[in-house]
Amino acid sequence: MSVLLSARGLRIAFGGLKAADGIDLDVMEGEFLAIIGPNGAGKTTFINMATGYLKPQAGQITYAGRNILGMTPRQIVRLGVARSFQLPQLFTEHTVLENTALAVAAREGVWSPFAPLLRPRFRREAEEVLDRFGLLPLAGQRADGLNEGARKLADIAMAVALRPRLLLMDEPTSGVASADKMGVVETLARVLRQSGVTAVFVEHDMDVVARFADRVAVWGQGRIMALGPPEQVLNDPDVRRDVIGIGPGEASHAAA
Ligand SMILES: Nc1ncnc2c1ncn2[C@@H]1O[C@H](COP(=O)(O)OP(=O)(O)OP(=O)(O)O)[C@@H](O)[C@H]1O
Repeated sequence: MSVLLSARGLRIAFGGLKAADGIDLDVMEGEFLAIIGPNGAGKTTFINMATGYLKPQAGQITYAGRNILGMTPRQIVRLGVARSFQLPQLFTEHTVLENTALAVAAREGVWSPFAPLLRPRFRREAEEVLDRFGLLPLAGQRADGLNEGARKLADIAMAVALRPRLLLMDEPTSGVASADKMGVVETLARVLRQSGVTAVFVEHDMDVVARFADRVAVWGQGRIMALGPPEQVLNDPDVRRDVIGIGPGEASHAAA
């Protein structure tokens, strides 16, 4: 496996708060890498730096061997890096199909809010993407009428419509009813694996992490405290005590 995204010595502070204090991390092509850690540890900040929304005060980020520091979010998307947000960024008054068609059109360099809906080819491709996510029955629904699980999937479907090679997802299951969580993640994992997309996801649900991550990176105070396969990291006594909030020997949701 080759390195797809590589961060070296990333630093950023907000006032006295060090959100990244020397982050070194390689994301390998084809893997699903989970980022876990306490609130405010700097997980979203890492995604923001890797996608051009924030510029680190020091360090390097390369994608497919190319320096992407200083590039705009749109330039980075064009290289094949997409993201989804903790709060889905859908156009709430548009239908699911219209939202997805807008993403297809944006990939083709068409940014008008109306043109995508007039072009059958954008519409057809949007339907095909929604079908892969099992969202075709909801294609005609307005985005603000969706439940949280469907809203998250629709948001990720928009990101996939950009045909990324790397997708960074900020808490893909937050706000999703616990009964729906595994279904949502199973769907998105299936689509991403079928499309050969490498994925990085910030996640607080350890059952989801244990089931879907190939590797887990543990963030703590702007640094990576642990990195490895879930069965190793989620059973590490320090990680269990400091991040998962349970001591060794207690009943847990960590990987067996
Ligand atoms: N643009 C910004 N300006 C000022 N402070 C910021 C900014 N972005 C992040 N922070 C602060 O940096 C710290 C790390 O934030 P970040 O959102 O990366 O944490 P996180 O690990 O994703 O947390 P959570 O799990 O709660 O989402 C927080 O204290 C946050 O308030």
